[in-house]
Amino acid sequence: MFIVKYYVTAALLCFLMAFYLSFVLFQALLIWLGLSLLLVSIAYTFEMPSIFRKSQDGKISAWIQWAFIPFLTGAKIYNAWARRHDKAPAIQKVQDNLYLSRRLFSEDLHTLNEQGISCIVDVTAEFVGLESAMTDKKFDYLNIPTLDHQVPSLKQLFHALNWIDVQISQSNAVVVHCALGRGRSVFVVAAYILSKDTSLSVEQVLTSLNQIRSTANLNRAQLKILHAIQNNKQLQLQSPTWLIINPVSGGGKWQTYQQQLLRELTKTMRLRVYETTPSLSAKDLTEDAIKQGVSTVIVGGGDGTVTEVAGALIHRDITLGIIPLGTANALCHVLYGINSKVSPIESACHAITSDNIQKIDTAQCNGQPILLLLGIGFEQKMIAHAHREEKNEQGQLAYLTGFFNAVMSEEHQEIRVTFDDETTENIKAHSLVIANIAPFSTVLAHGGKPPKVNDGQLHVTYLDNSESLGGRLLALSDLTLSSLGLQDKSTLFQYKDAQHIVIQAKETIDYVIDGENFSAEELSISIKPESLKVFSG
Ligand SMILES: Nc1ncnc2c1ncn2[C@@H]1O[C@H](COP(=O)(O)OP(=O)(O)OP(=O)(O)O)[C@@H](O)[C@H]1O
Repeated sequence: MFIVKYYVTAALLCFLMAFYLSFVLFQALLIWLGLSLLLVSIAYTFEMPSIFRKSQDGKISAWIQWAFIPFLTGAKIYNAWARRHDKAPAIQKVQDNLYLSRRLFSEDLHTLNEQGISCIVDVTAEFVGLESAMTDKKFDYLNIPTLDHQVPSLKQLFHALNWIDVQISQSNAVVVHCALGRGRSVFVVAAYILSKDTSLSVEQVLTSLNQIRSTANLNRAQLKILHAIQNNKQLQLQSPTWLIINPVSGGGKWQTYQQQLLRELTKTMRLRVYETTPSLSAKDLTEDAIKQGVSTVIVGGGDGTVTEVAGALIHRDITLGIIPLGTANALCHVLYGINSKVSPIESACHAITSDNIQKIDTAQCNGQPILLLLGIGFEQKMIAHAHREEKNEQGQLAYLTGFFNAVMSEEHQEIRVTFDDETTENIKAHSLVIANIAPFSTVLAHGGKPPKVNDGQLHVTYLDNSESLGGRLLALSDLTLSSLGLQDKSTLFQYKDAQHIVIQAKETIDYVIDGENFSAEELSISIKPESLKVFSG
């Protein structure tokens, strides 16, 4: 590329002058300048905008800024001069909710607020992002690091297009900027317009952009690439993936993670966001998604929301991605591994964007889907105790308090359980858990074989007739050893596996499925082997 020649020549000149000069301070300055220009030439030669190591929120670390000071100072002086003589205003509207701009500064905040712009796509690699986008998080921000005079890679471009698309679909106004708002940002905006209307030609789009922003002008290389991707029909956006969100799950985690999630998922997906309301359930939204013919649905919520969505997708050729936004999200611990405990959102996004798909078992109770487990006794009382307000205030502690209250109580449920239509037992159940899938931390489900995601079995762990508190505590500690894999099976809790189970009782049975409470006179539970397609880690 022509520009590399200039940088290499200038770098060599600096080294040469440093060699012939005798004053050490000048020598050091020239070597610094030469090295800086050499690094920039390497970045251009190997198309490595990542050399600036700009973070996702637009920061560039101090040591990188130091290494590039000579180059950046030159670039800043030129840009300041160009801005001063610019014929075009800084920020310009090109379509509803879509703006083009030169690099943004704090003095532009007023215009951004006035225009209602809340989303920024920064197509520079070499400059830090707008200060208030990094610190106050006032803006949704996406960086597509691209070197000056160049274009983003196809992968980066689609990330930008998907991100702009989902923001505009939510009526958010987006500004795309580079250093001067002439090349890189124009390339991205033109690609976006072309992706939304495939009947347009590159010339038509560029002419209309140029009528609005007279300085918008792609260089020959940028123009050639835009033509090539348009001619190869590479600008078509995928059909959207539905992102179904319960905004109150986990005490409102969606508000905290929304920006990060949209930034990560749009790397590979075009998204449409749908939020549940008290009158519009996750199940209703999933049924709408099915009618639209989607191939992937992502759900963000707690286990209750996940089960609602999954239930509608059983035996369908639609892949489910799960974002753990709830209080517990036990299924994610199984699907995404132990990392999901440490960094739940990152693990989920990684699993979904790496496209690793697996079929897992589900179960059903009286027509109600079960992903994880059905519980009577301890499990049910624990969940019944942890109301929305308690969970919002105490998080997982709300479950622990509920659990200990249940263990202290002497209450039990007298039930008659039939396993696979063969054996029937009368049980005074303090705790009975029928698990399809359960991580090791769900101790009450681990009386015997560890449940696996596609073993085709229901795993039943129960505590029968244990009237003393000491006996119940002893049984629980014995069960904990089995859940940790320190013994094959619990000796005090009992365990069976089966594919079909019927539970009857003289009184109404209170039970819980995946964190939601129900009651019925009789329960009929069956396994549905490999009935759900999910992204896994
Ligand atoms: N917009 C909403 N406003 C109020 N409640 C809602 C809304 N959307 C869904 N719900 C209710 O949220 C419950 C499901 O919550 P979910 O299990 O996802 O989250 P959680 O309880 O925070 O998580 P966890 O199950 O991990 O404890 C359902 O009872 C559903 O009716």
